Amino acid sequence: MSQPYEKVALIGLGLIASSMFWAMKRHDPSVHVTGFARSAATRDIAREIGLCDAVCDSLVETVQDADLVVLCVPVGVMGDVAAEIGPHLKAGATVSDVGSVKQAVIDAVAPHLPTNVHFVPAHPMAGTEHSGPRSGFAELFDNRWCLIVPVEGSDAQAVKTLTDFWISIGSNTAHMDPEHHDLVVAVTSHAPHLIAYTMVGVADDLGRVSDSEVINYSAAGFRDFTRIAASDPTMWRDVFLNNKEATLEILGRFTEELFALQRAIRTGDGDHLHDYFTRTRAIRRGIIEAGQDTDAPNFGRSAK
Ligand SMILES: NC(=O)c1ccc[n+]([C@@H]2O[C@H](COP(=O)([O-])OP(=O)(O)OC[C@H]3O[C@@H](n4cnc5c(N)ncnc54)[C@H](O)[C@@H]3O)[C@@H](O)[C@H]2O)c1
Ligand SMILES: O=C(O)C(=O)C[C@]1(C(=O)O)C=C[C@@H](O)C=C1
Repeated sequence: MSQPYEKVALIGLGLIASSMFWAMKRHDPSVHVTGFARSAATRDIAREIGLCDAVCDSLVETVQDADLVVLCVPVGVMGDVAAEIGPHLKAGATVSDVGSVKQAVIDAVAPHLPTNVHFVPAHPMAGTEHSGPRSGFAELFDNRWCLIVPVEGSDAQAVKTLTDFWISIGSNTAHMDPEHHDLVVAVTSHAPHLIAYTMVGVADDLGRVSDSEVINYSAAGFRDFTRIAASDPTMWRDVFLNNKEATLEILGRFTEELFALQRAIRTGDGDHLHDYFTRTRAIRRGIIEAGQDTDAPNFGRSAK
């Protein structure tokens, strides 16, 4: 499927922007993509590896002709970037973002955009623990969800065109309001990341188990935690500071359940543990039946 914008600007040339670039080119080489990153070193790497048709040295040059401008920077700097590009956007252009948090990004970005451009936030539910311009790949979004989060008064055609764009680069799409989005991802992404960071921190702190034992004897469970806990510190600092309320709500519930399980272990309440694990096993089976398990041998064959 050819993608619906002729000229796309990507701001912040890391994992998500570089994957978007390769995915766009895979599906429609005619699209013209400009790119900007804050550091000259990142821009040099982008030029060296052919990431973007033109890597620009200023934000203004990057965005001025674009039909779609996508903010692919950490959540905490989205507002600063929007303030810089706001006066230089083409009339009728769409501004979007890929931030992992939506309400805080909307609050930070929307005030800086002129009334003659459309703002349609989005969040691809796809990523890896890697970051930077070399980490992207064209298949990242294949069969993964991209959540489109229109703001109040979003133009219906602009929302549809951005939805078509994400479908054109491999995603499934769903629409959600910002508050609900932030709660859903607190459960499915943000709290799990914090738990992984904590567990790896605990292993690191535990003097009686050596680092080499942790490295050598990590079976699947802890290995997955270490992969997640290797994710970019700036990105995740910004996620937690900007999705405070929902993350704290989920962590509060998590702590209560953890205490109940701790108590069951201490008191030898095997029924509690067995019932709990039976319930959680059903969730995993639901994910597999829905075709959402990327580790499963048949992943990628689910219907769009
Ligand atoms: N990594 C994931 O798994 C994932 C998944 C979905 C969404 N996201 C979201 O996508 C966004 C980008 O994440 P990523 O994983 O691509 O990060 P990344 O670290 O790979 O890339 C971010 C890029 O932004 C640049 N940057 C930082 N501040 C800037 C500024 N002020 N102006 C211009 N460029 C700036 C950095 O130099 C870097 O090139 C974040 O908002 C993140 O929440 C990440
Ligand atoms: O696959 C991973 O490594 C990810 O952490 C990706 C992941 C997630 O938690 O699922 C991380 C942050 C996002 O905003 C979306 C996706």
